[in-house]
Amino acid sequence: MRKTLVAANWKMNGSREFAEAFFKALDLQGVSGDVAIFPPFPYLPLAASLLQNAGYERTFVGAQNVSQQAEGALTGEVSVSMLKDCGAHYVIVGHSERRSFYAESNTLVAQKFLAVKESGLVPVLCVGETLEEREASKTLDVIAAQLDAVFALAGGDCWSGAVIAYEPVWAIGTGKTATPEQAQKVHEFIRARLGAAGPQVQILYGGSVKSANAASLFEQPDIDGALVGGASLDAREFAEICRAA
Ligand SMILES: O=C[C@H](O)COP(=O)(O)O
Repeated sequence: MRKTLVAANWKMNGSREFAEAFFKALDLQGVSGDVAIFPPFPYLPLAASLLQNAGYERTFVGAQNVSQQAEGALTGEVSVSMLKDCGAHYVIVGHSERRSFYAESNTLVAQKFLAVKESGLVPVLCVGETLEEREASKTLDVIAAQLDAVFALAGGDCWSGAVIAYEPVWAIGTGKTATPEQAQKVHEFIRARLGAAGPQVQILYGGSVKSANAASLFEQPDIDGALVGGASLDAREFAEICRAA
């Protein structure tokens, strides 16, 4: 049986003061699955240390992005080894905000995925369609292309030990969640596409998840947790979502 994972993606929000208050308020009693917090880069070491001090088992920090390169003259970039140094366990690659605002292509996302995998950290690969693509009945084609680009580069056993997050772009930060049935249909498709590793891979749903809708999403057989944006900035609300998993 797969463990659940609920992940907090703070995006470009927070401060030192926010992080300290968040971890002080975060009560994970009664949570049985894995939990991960993805703060902005500068707060990773602080988050790692505050989480360690809290003493919960199976709690991790992760980064929201990474360079596909190992080192060099790449102003503003951050490598996987730096993330490891800072205590990261997971790294998000291919979030739709990176794909759309920073023009990250399927190929670049695949290179980042491979860099994370080779470093021993765990990639959280985000996939998902825009509203236009959904309305044109292209959802599954878009997701297949996003997955296939990674497989084409990383090949072989690339999915084992990785996490996938299905995030319909039209549901991110909009308050419009995919229905549990809509999400399940895509998760089932993704799992089948992962081949032999599929049954073991955690597939998260992301897009306006909150405590009020988390349980109905988590009841679906192929939804193994959530990648939470806005609602993860409230420690109590986030802990409620974790408890629902
Ligand atoms: O990474 C998280 C997703 O983009 C979802 O964000 P949201 O919960 O604010 O819709």
